[in-house]
Amino acid sequence: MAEVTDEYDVVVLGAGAVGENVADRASRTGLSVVVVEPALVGGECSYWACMPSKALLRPGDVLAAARAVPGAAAAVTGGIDPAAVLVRRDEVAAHWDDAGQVAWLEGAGLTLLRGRARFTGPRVLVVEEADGSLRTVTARRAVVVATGSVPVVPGTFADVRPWTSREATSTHRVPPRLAVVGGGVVATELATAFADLGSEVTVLVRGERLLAAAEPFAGEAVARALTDRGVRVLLGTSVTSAVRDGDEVRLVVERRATAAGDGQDATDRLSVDEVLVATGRRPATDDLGLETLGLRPGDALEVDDRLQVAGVDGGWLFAAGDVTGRTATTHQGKYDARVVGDVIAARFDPRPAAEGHAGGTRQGLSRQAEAEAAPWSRYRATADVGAVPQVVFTRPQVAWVGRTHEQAQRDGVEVEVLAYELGDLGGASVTAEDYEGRVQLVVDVARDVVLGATFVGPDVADMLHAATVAVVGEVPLSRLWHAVPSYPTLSEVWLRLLEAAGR
Ligand SMILES: Cc1cc2nc3c(=O)[nH]c(=O)nc-3n(C[C@H](O)[C@H](O)[C@H](O)COP(=O)(O)OP(=O)(O)OC[C@H]3O[C@@H](n4cnc5c(N)ncnc54)[C@H](O)[C@@H]3O)c2cc1C
Ligand SMILES: NC(=O)c1ccc[n+]([C@@H]2O[C@H](COP(=O)([O-])OP(=O)(O)OC[C@H]3O[C@@H](n4cnc5c(N)ncnc54)[C@H](O)[C@@H]3O)[C@@H](O)[C@H]2O)c1
Repeated sequence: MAEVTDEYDVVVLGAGAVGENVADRASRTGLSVVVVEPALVGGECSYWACMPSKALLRPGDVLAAARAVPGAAAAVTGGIDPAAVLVRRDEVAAHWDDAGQVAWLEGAGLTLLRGRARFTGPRVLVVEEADGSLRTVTARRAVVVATGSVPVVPGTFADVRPWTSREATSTHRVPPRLAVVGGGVVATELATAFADLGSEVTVLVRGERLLAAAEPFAGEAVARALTDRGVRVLLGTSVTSAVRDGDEVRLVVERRATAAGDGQDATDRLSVDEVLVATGRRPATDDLGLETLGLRPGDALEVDDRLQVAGVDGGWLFAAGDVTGRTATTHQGKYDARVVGDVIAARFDPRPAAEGHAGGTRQGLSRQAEAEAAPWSRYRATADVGAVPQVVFTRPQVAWVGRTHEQAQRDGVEVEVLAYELGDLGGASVTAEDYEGRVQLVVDVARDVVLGATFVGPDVADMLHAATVAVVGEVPLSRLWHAVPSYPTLSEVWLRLLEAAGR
């Protein structure tokens, strides 16, 4: 039985990037907010995902950039120093110490409760603290679930203690031979990183291409680049057996004829030092007591544009981040966090209307505006549909926003596809010898606006935001013509694309 009972206006489950942002925004009209977190404040992104993975990838980018410029290339006299990379990775991951983020959280006036929360009924949770003691926490107004996601590990790998992204991003050892199972974002980024660090990498892809969510040319470019760097990329595969034998894992891999490219099915036997399973993630809702709310454990928490959970009455339950299955990146989860935080701060504004707060409160938060909010207001996560950016930090980088050509066609929109080879730009010839890259826009013909954009090439990550602004702003191509990119930058591709469109 729980011995202590606490009450707060708002309870946030999970102190990942999303939970932190929800809590900060929700507290802005004076609501009391507690954040419950059993592990590190900062969540997956800070310690086992975005930050350490990018720290592993950055040295390879820097070396490649220098090697591509005569005059600088000769200064590169060595390769990557894996030990130094791992030391810097440790620093970027704050040595898995959350003191800095705890200080921020407390400085923002939020309460942190270390423990794992489960619902026991509507607005009531029991929190198990590290010492096993139980505490009942009641939310007077709202609960936000931001418990993130966990890796999916297919049964084939259950007995071989495979790496997931957690072990890969926090390792202090570079395996001489690494098999990577999967062809998505985690697989391609970490295959790139470990190839840079000196592992002999084999990528085992179930589908016919890498990065299946992106335009096909993106995955093809990444596969080509990995192959050129000595990585084996095997498409159309399935791992039928995985057995650990001491320090080694033995895999049996079946390849379909089409993918094997030789007209025959093939079976490969592969011995590696580690297997990284990168076969996707699922929402962390298994053990949240969702059944006490009439929801099914294990399912994603389905939300609307206010991030309010469907199927629960009373307008008190919200969710944001990976747990919703609606977003799978930190940036988009934080966007949703800001929306739900503002919805809660406004809807449950505790200050008396007589003091003049309800109609126009701090930072413009307003109960009435929240109730009547339209798409694209601060209270609706409108960009989650059709305007989501994603950057994959492979080499070449892949960055896209909005709809791919295939998605637009599926949606029945008449589109024109504009493409340009980045290497043909003046800016590219300055950036690197033999710069290779490509940009593609998907344009809605009837409305003359950009629905989607894909960039592939070295250093394209930061070019994406211009496209995101164009997509979100629904800027007509005729107006984009007046957004003049500087010469000689890679952004001049916008000019070339508009010329290709006949503007
Ligand atoms: C290898 C890798 C690299 C990535 N790189 C990028 C990138 O470069 N850019 C990007 O935008 N995204 C990236 N992502 C995705 C990004 O990490 C996630 O989208 C993001 O971490 C989701 O944040 P979240 O707050 O929803 O969940 P999380 O960060 O997972 O946080 C959830 C928190 O909830 C806590 N929790 C769980 N159960 C309970 C409970 N019962 N009670 C209380 N607390 C609980 C957990 O301990 C955890 O701290 C990457 C993902 C991976 C795997
Ligand atoms: N740079 C970034 O923003 C970044 C980096 C890493 C991860 N993430 C996020 O994390 C999420 C998870 O990434 P991910 O790469 O794990 O998932 P994913 O969904 O991108 O890719 C999963 C891959 O595993 C394959 N797969 C699924 N089941 C399989 C099975 N049983 N056997 C073999 N292959 C199988 C799929 O075909 C796919 O290629 C992504 O949605 C991504 O947005 C973002």
